[in-house]
Amino acid sequence: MLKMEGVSYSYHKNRPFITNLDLDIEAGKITTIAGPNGCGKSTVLKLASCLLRPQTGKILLGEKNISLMSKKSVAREVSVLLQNSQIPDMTALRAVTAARYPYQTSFTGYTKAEEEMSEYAMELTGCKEFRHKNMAELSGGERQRVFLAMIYNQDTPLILLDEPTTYLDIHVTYEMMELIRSLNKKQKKTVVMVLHDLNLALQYSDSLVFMRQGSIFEIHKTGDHHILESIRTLFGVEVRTYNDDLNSYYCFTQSTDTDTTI
Ligand SMILES: Nc1ncnc2c1ncn2[C@@H]1O[C@H](COP(=O)(O)OP(=O)(O)OP(=O)(O)O)[C@@H](O)[C@H]1O
Repeated sequence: MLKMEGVSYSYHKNRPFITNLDLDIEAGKITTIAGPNGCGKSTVLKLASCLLRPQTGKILLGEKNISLMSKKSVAREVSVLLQNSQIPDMTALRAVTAARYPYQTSFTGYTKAEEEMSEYAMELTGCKEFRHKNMAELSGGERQRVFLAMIYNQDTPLILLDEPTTYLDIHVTYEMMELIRSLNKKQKKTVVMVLHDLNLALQYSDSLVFMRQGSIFEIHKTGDHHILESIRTLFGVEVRTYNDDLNSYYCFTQSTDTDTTI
């Protein structure tokens, strides 16, 4: 579905950050990228959505090289929710409706049907009640739900989500994770997320890509027992597992090797 082949990217001249990265994202699955702060997770999502261009290597969507596609055709294939997204100066409903722009041939205003689709997307993400408020007036969690409605409305086969549960309370967090799961299961969307909450990652993903310092550290299916060892090594934490009839839960605590005496 999404393939990165020998991709390199650096923010600063002569200081390579991502070097020769290969990544193959399986279609129809939920993949989570995890890793310590600053290891390059958001950079990978920005490269995958063409917001950054690789300096070497190529990124393929199916057979197509993403760097050679027009902005609009990329937007028909990939939607992306970033951390610290720009806040559009418009109402929430207008912002969600504007997410349909990749499908417009000439701008003649949005149709009634498009507005109805937007209202439906806002209902699903629980933000319909503030649809007439300006985006700048919303709380962090309200705005995040509008951003998720925009992603829903853009209706692309590949969805990239950078920390989708930021600002969300625990109830809405699980609602949004269930919505993401249902987009994947029922509408066959391929989802790539960045999550810091490893319990959520393990609960909702098919596989985890662990990154370290601009490289892929390890890739695991979520059922793989070695995954906990990777978490211990990569993050320097202890992991304990608790099971009930349905799920396994993980408790992360500070590693006994770490000295944090102040
Ligand atoms: N626009 C930029 N200009 C210069 N350096 C940048 C820029 N964006 C990111 N970086 C640097 O690139 C590295 C990777 O950043 P990135 O945001 O991809 O990490 P991340 O793994 O998503 O981090 P976090 O978990 O903290 O969100 C960091 O060291 C960061 O400081």
